[in-house]
Amino acid sequence: YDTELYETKPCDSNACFDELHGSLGDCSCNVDTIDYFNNVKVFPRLQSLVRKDYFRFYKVNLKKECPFWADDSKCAMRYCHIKTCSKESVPGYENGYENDHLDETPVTKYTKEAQGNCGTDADHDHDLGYLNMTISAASQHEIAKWKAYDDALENFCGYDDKDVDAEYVDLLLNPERFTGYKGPSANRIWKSIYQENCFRPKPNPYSSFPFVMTSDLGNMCLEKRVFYRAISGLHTSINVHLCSKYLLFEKGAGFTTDGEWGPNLEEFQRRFDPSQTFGEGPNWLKNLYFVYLLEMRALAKAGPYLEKEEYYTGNPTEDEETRQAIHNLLSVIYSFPDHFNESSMFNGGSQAAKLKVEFREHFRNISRIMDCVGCDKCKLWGKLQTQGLGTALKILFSSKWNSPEPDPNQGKLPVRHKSHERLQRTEVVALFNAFSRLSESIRQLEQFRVMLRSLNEKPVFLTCAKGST
Ligand SMILES: Cc1cc2nc3c(=O)[nH]c(=O)nc-3n(C[C@H](O)[C@H](O)[C@H](O)COP(=O)(O)OP(=O)(O)OC[C@H]3O[C@@H](n4cnc5c(N)ncnc54)[C@H](O)[C@@H]3O)c2cc1C
Repeated sequence: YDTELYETKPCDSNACFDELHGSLGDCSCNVDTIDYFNNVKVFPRLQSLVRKDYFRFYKVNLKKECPFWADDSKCAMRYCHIKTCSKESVPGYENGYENDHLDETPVTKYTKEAQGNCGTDADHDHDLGYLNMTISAASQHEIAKWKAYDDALENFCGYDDKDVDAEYVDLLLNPERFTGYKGPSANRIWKSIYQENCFRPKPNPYSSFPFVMTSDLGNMCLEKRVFYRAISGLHTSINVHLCSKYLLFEKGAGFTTDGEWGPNLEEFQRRFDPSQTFGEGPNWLKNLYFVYLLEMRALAKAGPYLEKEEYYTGNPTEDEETRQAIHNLLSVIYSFPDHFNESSMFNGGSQAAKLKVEFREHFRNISRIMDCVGCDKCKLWGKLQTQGLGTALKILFSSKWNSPEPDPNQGKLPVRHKSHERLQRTEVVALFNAFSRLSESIRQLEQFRVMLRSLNEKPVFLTCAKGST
């Protein structure tokens, strides 16, 4: 570690982690159980799984225009080579859109006026946000075969025409890490995402906007809390990754050509220490564990189905290895003793059914907001992680994925469940990669814990060293 960096900053407590123990809330699970289970059992398996070709190449449309702030798109997309919005490209979701607490229409609520200043040049770093779209000739050849294979299946299921602009991106060439995307531009995205969480506590729904004070979460029903905590957990994960893979030294400043990347404890503390986050930092970290539990439960529920997937890449040896790795990971996930229990949600007749529709609509809007992210690499991972979370929520809450029988097998769906749809390749890839991002974030917390511990011991060591004769 760069010791200089830490010695100059006041960094004298374990406050980020002191409260990160015990019950998670809204489930029977606790933080310490997940820490052990993830770091020892899940993380290593996922790490090797997502390096497999099936999971490494993600098909995504990064060219979709931002549907929300067309009037100042140049400002929001300063460094994004995307044309300005055409009217036709704005999804016509106005019909039937409901919002409990806001009078604004979806179009006006994201305007510049509604949200303050947009970003400046300093909000983006062109180099750091650069997305490497390189795919080797050999991979291109293989991927052409996947398309033919998927098209045949998707024709059967109904192909999503909106994806005609989608391209494969090599995720290993574009690791999620610090990009320098910040300031009003990035804040506006988060603000808009939390605005979609229009399920806000009463009274004073916006007193701590964009976040909800944990003390107010109890004033919201379980479903609304789950929605908020899932988004907050995703936000935590993204920010933990940028702290953990931070640009410590610019390229050219040292001995490497790519710059020096590593954990930045000071940045981590700024984002999660209770003294700098109105006491909320540790709760935001807990939300990371919470969203991890949600996605893990979705994997367990859809496990029998996922075990039957082909994981087709055209290479029989690789495909068999992938199926084995999936089988192995899922058997570990099945063994988790405290899975999230989604059956306690949306049980309340017509009100609950209405809430479920709202839940889905608001989540869809969040995935649309991702098209407004002003840094390509952030957009890639933002889209992947929202698609992964959306797929998990679909598995957990869509009636098409509910077993008609009451839970005979720990809530796992039967392999040949009649009603559920087939998941598309991008959904499966996003689901496992999104879970892998959360898993890695939890693993990275361990690294910050160790750094803080050794830092707390350091002054004693330094005093002795300096004072000794
Ligand atoms: C979709 C997306 C992807 C991104 N990907 C990257 C990336 O890959 N690399 C990179 O370097 N940057 C990325 N960013 C930017 C990054 O997330 C921050 O927005 C940026 O670093 C500025 O941080 P900030 O301190 O202003 O607070 P932000 O993270 O922008 O948060 C805004 C406000 O939200 C509240 N808040 C913070 N965390 C939480 C939480 N967990 N739960 C609830 N409320 C919270 C706080 O009040 C905070 O002031 C991404 C942003 C978005 C929107």
